[in-house]
Amino acid sequence: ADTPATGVPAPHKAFGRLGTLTDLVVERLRVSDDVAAAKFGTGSPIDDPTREQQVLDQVRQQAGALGLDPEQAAAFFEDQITANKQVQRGLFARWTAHPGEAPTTRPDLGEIRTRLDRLTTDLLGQLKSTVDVRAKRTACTVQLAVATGSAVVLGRLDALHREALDTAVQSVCA
Ligand SMILES: O=C(O)C(=O)C[C@]1(C(=O)O)C=C[C@@H](O)C=C1
Repeated sequence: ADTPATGVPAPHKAFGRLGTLTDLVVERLRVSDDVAAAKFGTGSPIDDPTREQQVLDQVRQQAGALGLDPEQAAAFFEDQITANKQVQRGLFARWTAHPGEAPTTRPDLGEIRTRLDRLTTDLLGQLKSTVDVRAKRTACTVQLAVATGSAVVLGRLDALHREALDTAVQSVCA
């Protein structure tokens, strides 16, 4: 039940009851690097409000079908989008300052969005299966600290991705 439906095995296994959810959040942050690579130097803006609306529409629909509160699920995904843009902005700044670090191949944004859509489904499944632990404020806070702390170390997250992870998990226990 913990296996993401993406077919891509999670390379790192964050600890505790929120470990799988956190692994998926980190996976979505890593996909942000690919989004940035798809857009950098093309003139495509980081912000795409139309696409954001599509993501949130999918979230509300699937959340309702799972018996999750659609607005809470949407709030969680608004944080995922904010975190994604935080990574994109950081990478744009890095690549502008150090062109030698900029990606040399440009991934296809359409394919990346298909991956993001699959991650949406996987993340909603994890929101569903962690409802009980997330409802207990103290337990949730402890589990989230364990999960994010281990994810940072196991995934060797840099400062940019650590900060984005903080943004992305801020409503997990709310
Ligand atoms: O799909 C994109 O173009 C992205 O940049 C990804 C994403 C997201 O996190 O889903 C983030 C920012 C955009 O405003 C729209 C969506």
